[in-house]
Amino acid sequence: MIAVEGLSKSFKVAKRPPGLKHAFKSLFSREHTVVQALQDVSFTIKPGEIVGYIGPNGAGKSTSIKVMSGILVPDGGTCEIMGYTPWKDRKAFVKHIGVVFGQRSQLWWDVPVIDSFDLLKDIYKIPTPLYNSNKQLLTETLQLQELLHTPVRQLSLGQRMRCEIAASLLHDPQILFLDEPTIGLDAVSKLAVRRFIQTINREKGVTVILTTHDMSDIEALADRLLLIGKGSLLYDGTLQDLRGRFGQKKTVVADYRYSDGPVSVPGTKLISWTPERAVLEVNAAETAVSGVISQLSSQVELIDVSVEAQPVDDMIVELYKEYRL
Ligand SMILES: Nc1ncnc2c1ncn2[C@@H]1O[C@H](COP(=O)(O)OP(=O)(O)OP(=O)(O)O)[C@@H](O)[C@H]1O
Repeated sequence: MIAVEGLSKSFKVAKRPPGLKHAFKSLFSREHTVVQALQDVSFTIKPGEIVGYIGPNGAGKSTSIKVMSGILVPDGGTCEIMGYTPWKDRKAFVKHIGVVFGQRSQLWWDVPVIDSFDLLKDIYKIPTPLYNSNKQLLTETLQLQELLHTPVRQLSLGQRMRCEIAASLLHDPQILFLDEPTIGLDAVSKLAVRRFIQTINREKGVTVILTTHDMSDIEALADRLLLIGKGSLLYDGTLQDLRGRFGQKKTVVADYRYSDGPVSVPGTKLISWTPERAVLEVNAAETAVSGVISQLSSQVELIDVSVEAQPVDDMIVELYKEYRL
């Protein structure tokens, strides 16, 4: 569905030292530096996938989304989406995609949300029966009833985001690009947005490309991860693969009846100890967690034991470290 090959994009940025003298000088001569936002990025995405596009700040995620949605023209490489080159066949292409930029609004600021929806109906030439059924479905599932007649500028961030997502789907696109859709949302809104993304993917087969810094978005939604760093694609794999690579570290927390000395379990690292609690780190690839627990029970009278997997955030930090990002 999406085939990106050798994509590159650079930006020429004007350089100006601070101060009035330099401001005046820059009116006549400007120095520039070149920022290589994307270099030789290649990947393919199949219909119905949910792909998490991740990377640190300034890695090139938004630039990729802008190229794939036809907003930016790359310097080199190719991008074919459903047979279109986004920046060339823009008018025909946009009918097949929906785009949400979490940090920017595509709705008209001063008019009620419903007026923006009606304008989008005209822009995308959505047939009336399809528009009405999609509007009804989106209003119900995203709980927009109370918001439709409010001007966008009066909405909270979470309310606006639900309206933005609805607006991007009114024309029934097969691909949805989401650039940080949960940024700044409270826990309830985040869950609602995630649930909705899952629903349209499952029920309508919408392919989703999602950029986010929130790893619980990735954990909840993405089948596959693409990691981009300093403009290059560095990793392409599933969260499962990543767990295989980094997620073997487990934390064992043991609560026990008062014990004088610290526990000592071979193959583990004792993170902390008190007479009633020990926290140990285990590499599950080398030491069986069940063996650790039986060792513990032979040394102390256990009351409770919990085993925690390494959080996804920690694995991503390890991945960033590995690539020196
Ligand atoms: N319009 C522009 N003009 C100049 N430089 C730009 C422009 N847009 C992006 N850049 C630069 O390109 C690089 C990639 O930016 P991009 O916005 O794609 O990163 P990102 O991965 O989305 O980052 P973040 O997570 O912070 O949103 C950055 O160094 C950025 O400063």
